Amino acid sequence: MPSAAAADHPMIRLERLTKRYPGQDAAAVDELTLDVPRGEIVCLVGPSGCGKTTTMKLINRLIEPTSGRIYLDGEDVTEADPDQLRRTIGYAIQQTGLFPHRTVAENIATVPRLLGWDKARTTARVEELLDLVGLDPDTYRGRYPKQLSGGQQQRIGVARALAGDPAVMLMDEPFGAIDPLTREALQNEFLRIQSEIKKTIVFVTHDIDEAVKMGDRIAIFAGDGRVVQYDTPEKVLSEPVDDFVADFIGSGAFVKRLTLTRIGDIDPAADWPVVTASDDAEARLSVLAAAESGFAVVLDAERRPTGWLAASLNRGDDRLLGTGLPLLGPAGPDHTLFDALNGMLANSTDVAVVVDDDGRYRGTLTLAAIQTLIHAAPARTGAAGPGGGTAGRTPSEREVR
Ligand SMILES: Nc1ncnc2c1ncn2[C@@H]1O[C@H](COP(=O)(O)OP(=O)(O)OP(=O)(O)O)[C@@H](O)[C@H]1O
Repeated sequence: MPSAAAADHPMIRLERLTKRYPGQDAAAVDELTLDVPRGEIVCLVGPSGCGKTTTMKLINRLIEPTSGRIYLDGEDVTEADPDQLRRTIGYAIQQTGLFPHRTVAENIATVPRLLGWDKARTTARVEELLDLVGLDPDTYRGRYPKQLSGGQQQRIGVARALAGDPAVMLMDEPFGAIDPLTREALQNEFLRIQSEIKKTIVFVTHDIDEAVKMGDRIAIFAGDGRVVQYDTPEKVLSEPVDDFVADFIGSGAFVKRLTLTRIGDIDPAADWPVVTASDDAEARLSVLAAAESGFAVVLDAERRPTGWLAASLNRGDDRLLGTGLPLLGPAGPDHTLFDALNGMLANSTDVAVVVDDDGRYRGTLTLAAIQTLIHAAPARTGAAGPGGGTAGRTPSEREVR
């Protein structure tokens, strides 16, 4: 695939793509025009039967379009050899499609074999991918799919899709049909992996919450094979284009927006007084006397918060010295505003202590501050940042018919 002018074109471009299945009046996918920028995750979301899976199968040519064009990395692949094409596109599906009579290692090695990799390179790749998806190679490489849990099978499905190091990944409800906890763990793991590998990913889900979490952009399909809004999660949540999208988001758009902002991306207030491990009772009392909030955070010698002190403590109270009353779960950079708020509500407090990657004190976050932040444009972190071929491109309905 040409890459010299990589930044000039989207990684995937669908142009008036239409699929009409034989014997069906309505098109399953109707004149879909959609650009997927390099290195981003685009979520296709919509009700059952709206054409999400058909769109994926059109991209990797498991089915042929009735009309329209498909471009990959600027190249028209509408009529390219489907077998060759599929070796350059990873495909992970909910049912995993693992070969039951092949071991985990053999399953992951499917595409490397087709690509003619030698044994050493293939074995190294299998080990690397098992590590990447969090499964110990020694324990799992020789197992068969039925000897794995559902979540482990889905990890292997993702590893297999990544095996040939494709630039493009299609993921069709890859974390469906598993319990919510495992699902959340897999989502988080995958976002971590994506922040390293920066693939261009089309991700199908029927769950708007998953789309908001995973997507750099979201394409919302109506029931009729047409995309009604293609925007960032922030835009979709704050400015749904019509009643259909608003209904699809459902109630709680503001709560969902809390999940979009990571604590690492906000500036916590630094107006709470702090005392350090070496401060004596006198020093602590004078800090507390001046504390408007009535509290001070206690930091250890490394500036890690250990607890808090209330201004109501009397001189001579043993609790004045030492590490302070226990802090309830400081909020780290990877936590979201949602996590912080949830922690506050669970602990009946209206303030969370914010720390950096090393657990050092950065400041505090109050309920009132969250309220202000939720009305501001949320910062998007996550897997793929801006750039990477997206410069100057703002997704909008204009890109979508
Ligand atoms: N092989 C086929 N032959 C005929 N019609 C089909 C075929 N596959 C899908 N369809 C129809 O095309 C439409 C879109 O189906 P598709 O599987 O793409 O939807 P979807 O959005 O992925 O749905 P779900 O979320 O339920 O998986 C549906 O009306 C479906 O019945």
